[in-house]
Amino acid sequence: MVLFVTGLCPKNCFYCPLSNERRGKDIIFANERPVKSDEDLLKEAELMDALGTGITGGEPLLKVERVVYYIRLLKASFGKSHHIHLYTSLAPDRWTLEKLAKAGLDEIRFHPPQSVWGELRHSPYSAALQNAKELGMETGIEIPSLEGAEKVAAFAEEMGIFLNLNELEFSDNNSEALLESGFSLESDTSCAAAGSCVHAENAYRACKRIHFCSSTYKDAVQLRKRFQRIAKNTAREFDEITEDGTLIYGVINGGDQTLAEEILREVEVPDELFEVKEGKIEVAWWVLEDLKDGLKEELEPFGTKLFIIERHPFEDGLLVELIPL
Ligand SMILES: C[S@@+](CC[C@H](N)C(=O)[O-])C[C@H]1O[C@@H](n2cnc3c(N)ncnc32)[C@H](O)[C@@H]1O
Ligand code: SF4
Repeated sequence: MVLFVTGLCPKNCFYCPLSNERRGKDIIFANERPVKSDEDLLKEAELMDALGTGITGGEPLLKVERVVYYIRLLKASFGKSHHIHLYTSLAPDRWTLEKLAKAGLDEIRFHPPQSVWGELRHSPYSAALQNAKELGMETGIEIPSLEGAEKVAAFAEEMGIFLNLNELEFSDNNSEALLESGFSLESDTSCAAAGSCVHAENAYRACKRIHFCSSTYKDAVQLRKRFQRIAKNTAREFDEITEDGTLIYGVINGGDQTLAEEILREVEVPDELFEVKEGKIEVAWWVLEDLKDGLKEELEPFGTKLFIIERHPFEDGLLVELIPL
């Protein structure tokens, strides 16, 4: 699960991907679900069978007490084996790190600004990394793959910590800044910035514990896994779950809905294969395919439309495809 603990952040990275809806706002989300109470958070974790949580932001450590509270809550609810990692762009003091470690934080990933990559040894990040290690947390650096990454790799090797490099990505909010900084898109079908992976290749030579997260991996694998877990727990009897974790079902939309329901009952479609909603009936796509000719004949004069849709596995999740019948 991704736990976004605040949109506040004192840094101003040119590549910051935060949306306007989140940036600068002190709001909390568990995945895409707004968190107003502990139940919201726990419900989301249960829904996706979360094995662990990544605490992110904004800058989570602007809200240290909140972070500590959530670490304790997650560990108390899901057990010690629920792995928790935290991102920070700050270099917290030992006292703060002690509080986090004591609460049960398993792993911390530091994100120093690009301006200090060449001199990490003499920066406050050096002491923070050392302290985090001594306190028994898995400790590493996570940064976008940009010029200077190879220097960070050499430093990580020296410190005996891991380094995660993320392929630089365009998002709605940073594209202007990335273009101004001379980056361009790798291709029409990817969000990756051209040339970012070259820096990772250079860094690979300098550090043994290095991991490169490509834009494709993040989109295709991480998101897909999350969707699959959510889909498994939320799909209705008649939703088909795809390999991508999206849901497919049929819709009888608008027109005379009373007549539509009557027809389904007349031809004895089992109750568990359809759901009557406001202004539409959602139904197993294979049932709709079977019945489409008869349904169209009876219902189209009243303005009813039949289609099959594929959508992300949430209430009103993003529409992936709509096939009119
Ligand atoms: C999105 S941030 C969230 C936590 C916190 N705001 C931070 O920046 O550390 C997590 C990681 O994403 C990476 N990141 C930020 N912007 C990126 C971008 N445009 N493309 C690829 N990775 C990015 C950074 O490496 C950072 O460590
Ligand atoms: S530290 Fe993270 S949230 Fe803050 S500006 Fe940089 S990328 Fe954005």
